Amino acid sequence: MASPAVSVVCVGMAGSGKTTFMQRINSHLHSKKTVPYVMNLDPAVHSVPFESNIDIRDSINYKEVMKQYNLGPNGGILTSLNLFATKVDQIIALLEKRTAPNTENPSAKPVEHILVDTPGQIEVFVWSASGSIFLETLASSFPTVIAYIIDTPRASSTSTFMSNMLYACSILYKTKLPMILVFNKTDVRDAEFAKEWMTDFDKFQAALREEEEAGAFGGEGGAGGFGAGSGYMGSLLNSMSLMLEEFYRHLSVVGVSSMTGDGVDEFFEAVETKRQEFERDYKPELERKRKEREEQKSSQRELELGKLMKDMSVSGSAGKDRKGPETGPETVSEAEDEEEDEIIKRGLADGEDFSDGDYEYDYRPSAGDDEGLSERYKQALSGSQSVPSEADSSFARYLRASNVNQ
Ligand SMILES: Nc1nc2c(ncn2[C@@H]2O[C@H](COP(=O)(O)OP(=O)(O)OP(=O)(O)O)[C@@H](O)[C@H]2O)c(=O)[nH]1
Repeated sequence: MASPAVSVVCVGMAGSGKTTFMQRINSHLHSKKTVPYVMNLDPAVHSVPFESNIDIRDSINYKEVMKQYNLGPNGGILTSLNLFATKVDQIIALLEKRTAPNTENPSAKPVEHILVDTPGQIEVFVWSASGSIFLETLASSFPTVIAYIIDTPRASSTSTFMSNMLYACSILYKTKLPMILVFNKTDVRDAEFAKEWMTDFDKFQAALREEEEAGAFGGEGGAGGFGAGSGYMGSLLNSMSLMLEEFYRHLSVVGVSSMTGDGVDEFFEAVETKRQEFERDYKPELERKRKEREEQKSSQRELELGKLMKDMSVSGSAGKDRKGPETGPETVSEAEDEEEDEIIKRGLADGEDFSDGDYEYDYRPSAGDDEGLSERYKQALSGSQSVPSEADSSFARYLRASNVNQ
């Protein structure tokens, strides 16, 4: 069986070169005759220099959203993404169709890569509910890899480098998906220094010392404002560097120039490595979590059923207590039961018609019927929850079911 398509989600700070990188990998795949499926999730982008199969801007007018909801630029992007998230189910269905082998034309190559461009305001995508829904749903259908694009020339001082690494670490932590660090713009600055800093702690320390001695610590070219002798920052950076060692081990790192195309082959090798890693390590974890959630739901259901049966005094002893006129309430539910009896009595006194006393006895079976009733409730509860497991992760299915977007 052909391996499933892999989705590559490009995230990066504004100006890091995400869109240019997307354009480069898109044309690279076209030149290899493996045409990708391309999505643009940035509602605020002016123009996209490549053809997108799905573009958020086709269905959501970002400027209109800002106006209608009286929002600023970031709120507008967030709300646009939220509105778009309601369509994620249809998108996944479309992707599944496009990546499946074409039965009518078996010689046609199915799509092997799904490329996703995201807004430059990383937090709006990575830390929003809609971003999580999108990534989780995508990852439940396809191996999914995050490509974190870094502006290499702007990450060449120890402190900007470290800030970037911490940001990448937080994205990894939040998305829980395999990640490739793409050091972009290598035509301007080679990424070797970054690879060294990530693998050799002494080299990072030496660079730190050098910056401190030159009074350049804290910014590119010494413009950062922390002079030499800011010992606190130096030791903080040292400790963070040690702490990040474990994080570095889980990453693939490539240097790329989106301008010249240098390093793009290495990038796709890294994608393949991460795809395998996803299948091996991440997928079982995703499935374990989904199962855990289902089990939690089912035990919660049992608990609710127990409470329900108790409240209705179906169990033998509770039933007896309920009938005992002399016994005072010992629990809240018993007190509620008594209150309920009072209401029924009052209702009767007011002349309401509970014909033939059916009202009381319809839901209160004899001890022998307890099991049957319990079973019926169980069925009713499980019937209401019988959503297919894969739908569990799909918030969109829920949204569609509740017609939020209709
Ligand atoms: N020299 C060089 N410049 C690059 C490279 N990649 C991107 N750029 C330039 O960097 C600037 C930003 O690139 P974009 O692709 O628009 O960056 P972005 O991350 O999509 O930016 P937002 O849309 O604001 O999020 C542009 O001027 C690009 O021409 C590269 O590999 N080398």
